[in-house]
Amino acid sequence: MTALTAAGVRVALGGVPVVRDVSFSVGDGEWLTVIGPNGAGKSTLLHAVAGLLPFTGDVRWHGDDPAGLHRRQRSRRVAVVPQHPVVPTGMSVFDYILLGRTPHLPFLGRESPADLSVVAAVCERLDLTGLAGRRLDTLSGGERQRVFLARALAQLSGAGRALLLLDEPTSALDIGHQQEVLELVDSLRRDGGLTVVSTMHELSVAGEYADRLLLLAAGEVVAAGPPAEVLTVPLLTRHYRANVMVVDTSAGPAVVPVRPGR
Ligand SMILES: Nc1ncnc2c1ncn2[C@@H]1O[C@H](COP(=O)(O)OP(=O)(O)OP(=O)(O)O)[C@@H](O)[C@H]1O
Repeated sequence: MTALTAAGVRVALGGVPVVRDVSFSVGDGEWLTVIGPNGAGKSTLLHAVAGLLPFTGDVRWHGDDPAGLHRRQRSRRVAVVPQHPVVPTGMSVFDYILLGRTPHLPFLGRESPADLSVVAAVCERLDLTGLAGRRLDTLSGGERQRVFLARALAQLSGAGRALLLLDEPTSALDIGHQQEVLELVDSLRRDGGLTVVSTMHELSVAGEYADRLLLLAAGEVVAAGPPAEVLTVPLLTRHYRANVMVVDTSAGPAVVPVRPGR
């Protein structure tokens, strides 16, 4: 089954077209990563398909029009980790992650022991147990980024088929935590009914984890397909204006920046 379909999606911000007629689909359990240079429209596209921005065109989540779903239903089916979430001052890490359980609580009800267990388990998996009592606004950038993902995973835990939309989820993480987070997301989508759409600037890593890449430039899809078809010198040179070489490795194509003239 198709988990996400976008057909002819257009978004204008401040009267300027930012996403232009973008169409793609993502299969159940698939991982699609949107790449492209700064300002290409990646975050805007992600927010539009999440139903967080007005757009024209058609978006379906497992065949349903999100506009026809109640807010709680939407939050049980799609979680978004934005690039720069608003950080509430004074809130503990545990309480912030617990907010992810809100769509699962009965009307005017409190969190159950099961909700608290979900949060504890997510903290454990993301190496956050030792930070659970800390105030969120005292964490480092990378620690916070893991907390934002943890909240999204708590939100989708037990939700069945769900979409996880990640905007630059590992931009602040060291290489060890980057691997830990991406492996966790990968394992959840392999055995947890999760479908993943992310944006990413680290092209080799993007290609290693995604089944398919969508290359966006100036709001339009200019290439789409398996990493080996998109991470090519001609496409990257043209759309990033970068001097690169692409090396075939056992982990897939590795994109290496090369100083011009060398
Ligand atoms: N409110 C706004 N009004 C006008 N233009 C906007 C507004 N918000 C974003 N833009 C523009 O829309 C374009 C796409 O922005 P977006 O954040 O989607 O790009 P991106 O591909 O995610 O970039 P990056 O890789 O730098 O994060 C940019 O040129 C940006 O300046």
